[in-house]
Amino acid sequence: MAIISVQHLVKKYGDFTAVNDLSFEVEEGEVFGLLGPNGAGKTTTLEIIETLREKTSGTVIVDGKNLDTHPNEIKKVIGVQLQAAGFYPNLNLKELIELFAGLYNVKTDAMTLLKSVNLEDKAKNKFKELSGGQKQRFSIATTIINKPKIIFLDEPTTGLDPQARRNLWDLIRELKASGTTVVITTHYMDEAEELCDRVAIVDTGKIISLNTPDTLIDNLIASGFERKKKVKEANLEDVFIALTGKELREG
Ligand SMILES: Nc1ncnc2c1ncn2[C@@H]1O[C@H](COP(=O)(O)OP(=O)(O)OP(=O)(O)O)[C@@H](O)[C@H]1O
Repeated sequence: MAIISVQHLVKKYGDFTAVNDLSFEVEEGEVFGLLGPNGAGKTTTLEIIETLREKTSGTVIVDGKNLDTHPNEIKKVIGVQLQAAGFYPNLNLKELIELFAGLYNVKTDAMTLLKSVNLEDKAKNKFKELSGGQKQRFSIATTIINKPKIIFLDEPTTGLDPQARRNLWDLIRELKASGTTVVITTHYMDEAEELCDRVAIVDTGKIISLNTPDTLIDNLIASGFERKKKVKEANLEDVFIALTGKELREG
């Protein structure tokens, strides 16, 4: 069953059309990827679904609720990554989680939540004292405070080292295993291949292809595509991980 349905979505900024008649559905429980070059319209699309940006036209239904008539109902079932600016500088991680839980009006065990993102040792630290990977993990923790049905992750692993990236992949897989639907944008194709059940490839505000990563690759090969260079059984990232291990470095 589709938990998100986007039909004929259009977003114009003045004369410029950033999202151009976009339609897609996200199935309940899947990890759905929006892939595309810079400026393709991914963040704009996500933020419209998240009720954070006005659309120009089109229909968006989330968990059976229409964005035009029930935006507040939609807010209750989604988890959105907060920007660093939302993290009060004088509070530590545990206090921040308790604050957000209070704002959502839900009860949460802050330490259990911090443990689920490997940050229990940093409970007394401030957000600004965290490394890049830790900041990303904390920001994902804030998206799950209200136990949402759907979480939206906009480029969650940008700027992370391979260890921290893999650690975040595990976290996203755990969220999926617990039944959460995940919508993710990324510029890393290996990440999309690894995590996403289906991906939509977006270019200049339009979806140019939508399918499972496997099917997209098979279709390309069936069209006669051949790599210029034979691919080796491992890549440089495998070398890096084999040499430096899987342990997180930012302890
Ligand atoms: N507030 C705004 N006013 C005017 N134009 C905007 C605004 N926000 C985004 N745009 C434009 O809309 C287009 C789509 O932007 P968007 O941020 O959605 O792209 P994106 O696919 O998320 O890109 P990236 O991969 O670089 O994050 C871009 O050309 C951008 O310059």
